[in-house]
Amino acid sequence: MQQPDLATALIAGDRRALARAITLVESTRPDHRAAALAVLEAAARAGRQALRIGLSGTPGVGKSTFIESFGLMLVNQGLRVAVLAVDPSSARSGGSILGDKTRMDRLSREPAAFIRPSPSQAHLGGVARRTREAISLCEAAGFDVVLIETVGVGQSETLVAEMADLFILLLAPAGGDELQGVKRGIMEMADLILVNKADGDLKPAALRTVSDYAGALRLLRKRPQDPEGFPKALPVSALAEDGLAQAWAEMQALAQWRRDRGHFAAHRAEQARQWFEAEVREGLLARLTRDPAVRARLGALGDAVAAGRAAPAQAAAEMLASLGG
Ligand SMILES: Nc1nc2c(ncn2[C@@H]2O[C@H](COP(=O)(O)OP(=O)(O)OP(=O)(O)O)[C@@H](O)[C@H]2O)c(=O)[nH]1
Repeated sequence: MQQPDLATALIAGDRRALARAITLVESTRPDHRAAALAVLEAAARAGRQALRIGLSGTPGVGKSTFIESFGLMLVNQGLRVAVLAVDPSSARSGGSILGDKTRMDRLSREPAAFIRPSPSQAHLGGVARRTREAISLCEAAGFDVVLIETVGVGQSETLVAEMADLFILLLAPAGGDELQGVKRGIMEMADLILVNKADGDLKPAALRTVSDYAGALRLLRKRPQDPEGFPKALPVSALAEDGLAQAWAEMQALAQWRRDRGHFAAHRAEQARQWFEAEVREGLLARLTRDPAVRARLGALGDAVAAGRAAPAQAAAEMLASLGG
């Protein structure tokens, strides 16, 4: 398919075209890059917007189950739902977490849903670029909600939170009364904490966990982009499909509040600026390291630093000076 046709099919909502366009933006081949930029440009011209929801949760909390139940609920409401995974570690395990097993089986069979595994790229920068681009392709393809999920290792949570309009933290019921080692920084990023598995025997523990987190969230400074009462903690059961409608109502209420006050658009504008700056930074670095002499010098200075023969700051200054900076 030629690029103009690919873009047209994508904007018409064709899921296969969307999958191909994402493959194109994931490619590192220079000729693919030019084609990818043309498709991204056409996608941006479509001027469509989805609600971008970042979702993080450690393995075992029930992310797949949640996304499936939540996604199906949205699909049943007539919405189109795309799911993108961000898993910077997938390169290490030799493939994507989503690829190895059948996850979200029911959701993946829905014509109004689109599920895309994480690309196997080792570094976070590559995953970040691809995910930003995939989000805008999903929007151009007319998806109403884009769920961006991450296992929350390393910096991937921050990365996802930075790309999303709303950031949701999915937790499991705690055994004791301790907060489950959730870092303060992560809690500060969350708009909604959902404690999953609030069903059967686990329900009392889940409700306790919710109130622990509700208490902890109240201690955080109120953010200007939040109405009274946010961020919130709520119980859900992905398995019993319980509490999902309420969680969705909260997400919509929060998004609407931010839209009405200009926070939503301001946040998107800031994200667009950061995206641009990240592209320039990465492009500059890539251009530099294409030069074999520069690469060699970078390697040599890196070795000197690693061996303790040079101080990092001094070596960096020397490197920049050699570039005329
Ligand atoms: N009781 C109960 N169990 C659940 C619920 N949601 C998920 N589980 C179970 O928790 C386990 C992990 O669920 P997954 O959905 O695979 O969760 P995950 O490990 O976060 O998923 P991935 O990292 O996406 O593979 C499974 O045995 C699920 O059946 C729930 O709402 N209630």
